[in-house]
Amino acid sequence: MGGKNSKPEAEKIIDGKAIAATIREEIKVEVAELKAKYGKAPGLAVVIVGNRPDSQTYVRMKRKACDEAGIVSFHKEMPEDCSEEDVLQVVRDFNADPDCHGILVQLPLPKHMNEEKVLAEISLEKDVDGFHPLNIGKLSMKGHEPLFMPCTPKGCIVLLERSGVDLKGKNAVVVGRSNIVGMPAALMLMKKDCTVTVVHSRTKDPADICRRADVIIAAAGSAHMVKKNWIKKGAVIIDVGTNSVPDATKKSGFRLTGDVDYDEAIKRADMITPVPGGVGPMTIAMLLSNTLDSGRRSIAN
Ligand SMILES: NC(=O)C1=CN([C@@H]2O[C@H](COP(=O)(O)OP(=O)(O)OC[C@H]3O[C@@H](n4cnc5c(N)ncnc54)[C@H](OP(=O)(O)O)[C@@H]3O)[C@@H](O)[C@H]2O)C=CC1
Ligand SMILES: Nc1nc(=O)c2c([nH]1)NC[C@@H]1CN(c3ccc(C(=O)N[C@@H](CCC(=O)O)C(=O)O)cc3)C=[N+]21
Repeated sequence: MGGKNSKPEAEKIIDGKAIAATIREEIKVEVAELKAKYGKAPGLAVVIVGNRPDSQTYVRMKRKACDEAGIVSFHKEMPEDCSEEDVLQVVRDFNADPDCHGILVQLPLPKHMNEEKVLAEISLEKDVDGFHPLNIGKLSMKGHEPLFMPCTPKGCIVLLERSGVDLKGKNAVVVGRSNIVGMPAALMLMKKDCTVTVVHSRTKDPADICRRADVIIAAAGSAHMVKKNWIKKGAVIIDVGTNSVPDATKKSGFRLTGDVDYDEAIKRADMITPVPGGVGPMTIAMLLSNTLDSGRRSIAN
């Protein structure tokens, strides 16, 4: 239970699963409208190399989400030992396919491949992951808008907005500076008029910096590193971390947990996302949203 001035814990939870479901319904309606008007639905190609179980799970979830929204999905599974050139050729083929409006190459790729090179091959107009250097570059420049924003950090921003959080002038701290989450999250918060500090593995006193935050986006990939005493009373916490930790009560022997010590943090925070059921489902909803935008740009023109 929260303290005297704190709202009940149940009211503090940002239900990412529910917000993502609402967005997926909205997308479904728009896809149907596009199809009715132009006779064509948006299409997403997902390329998966190798058979990592976690990648297989994410790719399965993406396909199911596409089916439910009426988005056509193309699936290309490639063996772990295929060559980088094989993957590049698959990307080129999807680049040239007029029925495909988005291309996602599931990361990580096998070690013998250069991820940057493969991602850079994806046509800018089909970069629904938002990882292309030009899309990231535009995200960082005033007066420029990228064609696509990376799905996970965009999902974090949409969660904040749909939860009624006013970001203007707020102190935001992002824990992590990766190309796919932390860095773009910081750029997006800056675009929303936050004052942004980025914490990484060389940061001297991350606890002290986090304690000044009105908003924290935690994306370090380190289970429960953000502790209760890192959190200012009334702060809003978005937990991106998906860490697999041993749990004897689960059939698999593992459970997913975030970068934030959720049970303690919820006592101090004003709002917080759970793991699972927070940012993860939003990542998929934003992928569908980017694919719809891309399809609309191509089909309606
Ligand atoms: N829910 C979702 O949809 C998604 C969830 N994720 C999850 O988000 C987390 C982050 O992913 P990703 O960005 O790809 O991870 P990376 O490993 O690429 O980046 C982690 C970042 O966190 C920093 N970091 C690591 N440990 C610490 C620490 N102890 N203190 C401060 N900073 C630290 C690193 O610093 P440095 O740069 O100095 O190395 C790095 O910048 C993971 O748990 C991942 O599973 C990722 C993508 C999607
Ligand atoms: N090119 C590329 N684009 C990505 O967007 C990408 C990627 N590669 N590689 C891996 C990461 C990870 N990722 C997630 C997607 C959904 C959930 C998700 O829906 N998680 C559920 C739980 C899922 C479960 O129970 O296993 C949740 O948090 O509630 C999580 C993580 C996308 N990624």
